[in-house]
Amino acid sequence: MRDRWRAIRMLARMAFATDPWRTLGLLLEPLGQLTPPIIAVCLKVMTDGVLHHDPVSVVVGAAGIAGARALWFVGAWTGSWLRVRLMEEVGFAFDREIATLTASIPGLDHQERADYQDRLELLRQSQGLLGYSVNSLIYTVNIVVSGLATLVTLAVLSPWLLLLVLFVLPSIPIAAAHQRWSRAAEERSAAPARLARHLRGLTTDRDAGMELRVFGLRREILARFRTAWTDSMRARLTTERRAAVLANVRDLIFAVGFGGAILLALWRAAAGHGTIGEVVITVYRCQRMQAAVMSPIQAVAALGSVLRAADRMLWLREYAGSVAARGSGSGPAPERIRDGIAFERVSFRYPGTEAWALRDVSLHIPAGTVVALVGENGAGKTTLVKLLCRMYEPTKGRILVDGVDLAGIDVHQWRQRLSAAFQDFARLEFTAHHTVGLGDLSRLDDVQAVGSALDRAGASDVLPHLPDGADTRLGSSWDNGVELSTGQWQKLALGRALMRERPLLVFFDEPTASLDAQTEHGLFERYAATARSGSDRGMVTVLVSHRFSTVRTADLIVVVDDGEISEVGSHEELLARTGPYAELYDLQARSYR
Ligand SMILES: Nc1ncnc2c1ncn2[C@@H]1O[C@H](COP(=O)(O)OP(=O)(O)OP(=O)(O)O)[C@@H](O)[C@H]1O
Repeated sequence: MRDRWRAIRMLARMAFATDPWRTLGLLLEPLGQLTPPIIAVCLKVMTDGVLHHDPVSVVVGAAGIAGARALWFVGAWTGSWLRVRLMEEVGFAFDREIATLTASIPGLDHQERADYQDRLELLRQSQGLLGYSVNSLIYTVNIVVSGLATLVTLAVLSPWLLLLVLFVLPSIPIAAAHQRWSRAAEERSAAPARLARHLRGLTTDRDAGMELRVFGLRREILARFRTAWTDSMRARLTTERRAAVLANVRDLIFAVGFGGAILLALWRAAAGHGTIGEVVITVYRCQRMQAAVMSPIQAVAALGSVLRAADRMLWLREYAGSVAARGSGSGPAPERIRDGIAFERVSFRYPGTEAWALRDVSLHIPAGTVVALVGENGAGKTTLVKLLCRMYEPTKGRILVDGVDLAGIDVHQWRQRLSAAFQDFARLEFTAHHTVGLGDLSRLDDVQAVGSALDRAGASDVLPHLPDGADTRLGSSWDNGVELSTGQWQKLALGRALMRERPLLVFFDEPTASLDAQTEHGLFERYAATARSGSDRGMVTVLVSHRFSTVRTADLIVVVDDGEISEVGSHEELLARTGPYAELYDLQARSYR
């Protein structure tokens, strides 16, 4: 119950923060629902006035009825007018908040962990309900107020009818059970629903499109989509079937009370204590009694799905808040690295997994060096990069920058000192100029800076080939958009990585996989030379590559093997050691020869 009030408070706060005047205006709407008892009283005053030939009472009663109707009309009219606008505004405010929160969470848990993805899936599914929440809340208040007003009216007219409420009460536990089952069914359906969305996405995804066609996967993917969709619907359908059975039980219980009331009225009429007219009135009042109690219960139950959406929103807020509090120290990021970066017995496993991705890693990277990480697929190279970018915090051990624990440094400040190009680079479909310029927002429109970054990335040949040069819109799915080859996209991503003027740490995590070995080698040889000579601030470059011809340009080579560091040294030192590095280098050199 406390959770429900918390969710209601959150929704009301959001509506008030989004548009206080409209929200206050809407609160007047339920007042219109108080009109039935006012009209009943006024009707009585008017009827008594007619019977007792009292014109004042007739006029007061009639004026009261007209006033109450006007109140109802104004409430209903302004309510629906205000609600539509407020729904749009609140829906937009929630959309914006969800996007802001998911984008600003410093780590990657919510994008890489299945359980968090499931929660986000449910939030995504119920996103529309959040916009609708104002409508639901006001509707529920309206129905509850109107139900209470009707109950009071009926209690005044025939107090004994209140006994019938006992026959409607079983609706409450039945509605509560329905809500519990619905929540459980939604949670069970999250994973298959996400799978279904992924499979549907594959059928429209440009990158998957080629393979789907070459391997004739259309039928297979559609069959899997159907299975996932059926799985996601199964739990919900079972819940609805069980709820339908309970609804019948509920109606049966009420029918017993209702039948008893009618029989009583008939018996009284037969015994000469009442009239057939009273029997008809009893039937009518019993139905109103049922609606007066049942409708609020159903409205509150229907509000349940909105409140579950609000719960998920609260979870996202709390999660983002807790990550921000846990993940970010408040210390300033250094302006330069004097000594170097040290891994001190760092072990790491991805949240929600048992296997160690890194085990007891100790490593010193001196300031001003270019360091290369090599190792087999899955060895842990990218994980080391992710820890340095602070996408995750070490499970054990510490990373020190000039002796200062990285965890104590403000994560946003630290990220401003980084620059990176990844193998899974983002295809930012803007103008070619902005695609590169986004690497340094403060110089987004600086033509010279973009040109110089592209030069250093060996990518100055990309723009002249585009129809509108730097102003060409990228991405063929846009009007006049131009598609690039993977290598061209990758070159622009490299240019983006070289936009920041004074980074302290630059990552190249296999960003040149689409370039040939010689181009990659030439590029890094030039890059490493400028990085060393210009590195007055102790900038460290981390290069991940499977090409040993490139790796040999590094000052320090770190061989990662199954989450551990097996060798560290310069190219010459490692060759002289005739260990795993020398073996792999020789193998690759021979295959090139
Ligand atoms: N998000 C994740 N969640 C759970 N485990 C992960 C995640 N990312 C990587 N791993 C696991 O961590 C280990 C190290 O992966 P990592 O990506 O660091 O390897 P890598 O050396 O960069 O490999 P590659 O050369 O193929 O890019 C692997 O066993 C991988 O399965």
